[in-house]
Amino acid sequence: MQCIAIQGFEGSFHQVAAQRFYGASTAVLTCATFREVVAKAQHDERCAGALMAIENSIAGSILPNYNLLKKSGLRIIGEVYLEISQNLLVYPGTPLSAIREVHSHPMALLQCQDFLDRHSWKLVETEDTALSARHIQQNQSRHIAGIASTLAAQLYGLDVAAADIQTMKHNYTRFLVLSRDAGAPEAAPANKASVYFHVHNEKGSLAKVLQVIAGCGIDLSKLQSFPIPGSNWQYSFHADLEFEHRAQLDQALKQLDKVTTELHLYGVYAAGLRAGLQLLYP
Ligand SMILES: O=C(O)C(=O)C[C@]1(C(=O)O)C=C[C@@H](O)C=C1
Repeated sequence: MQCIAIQGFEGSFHQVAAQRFYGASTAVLTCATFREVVAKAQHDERCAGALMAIENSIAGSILPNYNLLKKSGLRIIGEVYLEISQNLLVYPGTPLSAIREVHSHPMALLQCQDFLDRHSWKLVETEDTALSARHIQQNQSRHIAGIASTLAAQLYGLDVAAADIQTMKHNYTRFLVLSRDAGAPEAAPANKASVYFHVHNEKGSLAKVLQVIAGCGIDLSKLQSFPIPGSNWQYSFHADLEFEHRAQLDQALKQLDKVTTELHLYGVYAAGLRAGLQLLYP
């Protein structure tokens, strides 16, 4: 049976995102690290694809994942914006005063920084939110709390000691859907593309790229720069482009080829629904 590689275990946010994209009965192949997710998606015949978190509206970009994507040769075939509610979970009956340590995925800890700053708990980074919850249940730990979803609380029989503890009420993580299948048809209707490019470090070189994008009527929804290792502070860029008609993208790619020194198209796909994010900027 084909499955989808995800970072995290039963009850993780990656599992919820995979089910949102592929359907509730989707089988997942759980991986401890993002590196493993990419390796499974590349080489494991059982995997039809993979989900990988790429950015969060509070904690920001997951920069190492851009690098993994670049090296992987995988295609982006879709994306999911998932609303994330973080909760402080404890072994049943444990009072807050008993907590000494809080365990969770580093991105989850970052999302709850303001709440955690009000306490003097030791913060411990783990592979995954759900795994932290499972650990507390298995060890019946009363001095350790976890940060995870209410789904994880139910799955592992834990109490929610504090609900919705992320720094801002509206908290979204964006997941990329990845595939190794170079021949897979593009999503229809596709209205988003992701590219990677280099420009020479000289006056106006990035401005030319931006002019092409704007000139084709494309919305640049994300631009991320990265130092190129060993290049004496040259930078490469990742851009997400949103358009109405495929012809706009084709025209832009043709022109971008002339104003960049390297250009790679990661994929053309349907933009994920992110209605909730607009509430942040009414
Ligand atoms: O730990 C999990 O549950 C995950 O799925 C990982 C992850 C992440 O990588 O950002 C997913 C969504 C949340 O932003 C917190 C953690």
